[in-house]
Order: sequence, then C-alpha cells, then structure tokens
Amino acid sequence: MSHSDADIHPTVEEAADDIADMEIRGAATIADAAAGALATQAEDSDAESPESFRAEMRAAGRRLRETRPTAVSLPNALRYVLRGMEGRSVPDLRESVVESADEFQRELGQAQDNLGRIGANRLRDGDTVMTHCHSTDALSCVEKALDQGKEIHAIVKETRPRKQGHITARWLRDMGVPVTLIVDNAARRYLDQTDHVLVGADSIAADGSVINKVGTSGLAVNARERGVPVMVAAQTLKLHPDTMTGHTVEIEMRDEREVLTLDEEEEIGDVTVENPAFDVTPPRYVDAIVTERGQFPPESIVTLMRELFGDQQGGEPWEE
Ligand SMILES: O=P(O)(O)OC[C@H]1O[C@H](OP(=O)(O)O)[C@H](O)[C@@H]1O
Repeated sequence: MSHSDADIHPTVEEAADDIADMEIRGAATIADAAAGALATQAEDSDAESPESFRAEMRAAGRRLRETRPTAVSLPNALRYVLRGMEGRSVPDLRESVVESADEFQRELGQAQDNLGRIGANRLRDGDTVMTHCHSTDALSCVEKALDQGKEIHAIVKETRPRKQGHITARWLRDMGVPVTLIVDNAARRYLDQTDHVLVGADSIAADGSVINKVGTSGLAVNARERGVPVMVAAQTLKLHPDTMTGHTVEIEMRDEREVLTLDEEEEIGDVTVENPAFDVTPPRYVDAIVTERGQFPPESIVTLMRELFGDQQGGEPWEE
C-alpha cells in the first residue's frame, strides 16, 4: 500500500463490491464481512501517523457504508468497530481495531445462537414453518429446535427476483428438514398447512415495523387473515437507532435486470421496471420479534432500543 492518507485496502474494495453485487448478502453476513474487512485494513495499514491511520479507517468505513442502504446491521457493525478504535500510536490503534472487529464477530455468532435457542421454544414438535428469502437468524431457530429433538417441516417461498429461497431450501435440506418449495404466489394457499411464518429482518424500526425482503408484508397480512402467527428472528444488530428520532429506513431499489432480462424486454417492448428489494411490515401484523435478549411484541421493541442506543450521540465515526 502507498502512504496516502485515505488508502483503501483491496480487501475492503473487494468486500464492498461483493456486498453491492450480493455475492455477500444477508444482513448478519454483510455485517460480519464489513467488520472483517476493517480488521484487514487495520492489520495491513502502513500509515505513518495516528492521523493518517484514522483517516484510512474512516475512508474504509465510508466505502463499505455506501454499498447498500437498507440493512442497518452494516452501519451498526461499522460503528461498533470504529468506535472501538483508540490509542495514541499506530500500533495501539491497529490493535484496538482488530480486537474490536474480532469481538464484534464473536458476539454476532453468539447472539445468533442465543436467539436461535429462544426462537426454538416457539416451535413445537411436528410444526411447519413458512420461510421467505434466506435469513441466518431465522434458520438458527430451526436449527436449535432440531437440536431440542423436535421434528420441523418447511414450506419455502422461492422469493423472486433472486430466488434466495433456494439457499434456504439447501440449508434446510442440509439440516435434514423436509422442504416443500413453492412459488411466491402460492403462499396464501399453503398458509393452511403452516404453523408459523418465520422470517428475518434487515432493519427493525422503533415502532416495531419490520423491514425485510420485499414480499414479507403481503405474507404477514395473509398470515394474519389465516390466523398463522408471524415470528421475526432478528438479533439486536438489526435494530435501527436512527428510527428512534423519526428517521425512516431507505428501501434499496435494485437493477431492473434482476426482474427482466434484455431478451425479455425486447419481446415485451419498452416498460418501466421497478425493483424494490425490501418492504415494511407494520407491527400489527407481527406476533413476536425474537432477539438474543428475549422475544418481544413489536410495540415494545423501542424499550430495548432505548436501553441499547439511548446514550449514543454525535456523528458517524466514518465521517468525523
Ligand atoms: O441477517 P440474516 O438473518 O441472515 O438475513 C436477514 C435478511 O437479509 C436478507 O437481505 P438480502 O438477501 O441481503 O437482500 C433478507 O431480507 C433476510 O431476511
């Protein structure tokens, strides 16, 4: 690396590109990758002054932050690692960043395990869950239920346009769970055979709204109409601190080519394609938000948010 103040390590560039292209995806996985990339930036830095080291870390943080807007786990990860940066010399600063990233990654894994155990208690032997998209937090609940000796079946929604339901189907098969794969449009019909809708979250707002893969809100409304409980598995990393002061969560709009190929467009003619990646499920359609700190009715999640983020003031550590 050269000695310019804001050198971004190739590993950070690669992680940022992979997050933007969804080679690395899923809110928790993105957070884990971002923390790891910051650690590499720190480890390999040849900054000669504490100021240039800090400038490098901020530049790396900004590069990672600008990749995708909706999953708050990403800025929460960057805040955790960069706020842990302390020391007066480059070696001290480096060590603090590496330690802080390591601690973050350990806690993330631990939180997912604990959340899974709590969520598993909602599942009974023989239950069928319906999933949407691919969530490692949600699958942790199934895994722990299996560990408790329960038999679980899964109805897996394909999840257009990127068909991440296929990833869920593969993971569940690896766990030994019988899987029925359905197209998204069949979900309402199969709710009659479903005991729980089980989804993850990219962000949770202070009013208990759940921001998750587009299609979650329609599924939740249908589930309420059919009397099927909706369980959201989301470690506290998914709680969105800005929403405590009235900010809304930006919904990512992705490339139209995920929906319509060039060939398809040539056949149809010129049309406008909209491709929002996420939607907002109002709290009244959610029965429980399961975190590593316990399970909560969505309306009470704000209490936990105040406890966790209440004292966090000031600007973003990548902008300071
Ligand atoms: O953190 P975990 O539970 O793994 O995933 C949480 C959510 O992240 C995913 O977003 P994307 O696939 O990155 O757009 C899905 O919306 C999923 O429900």
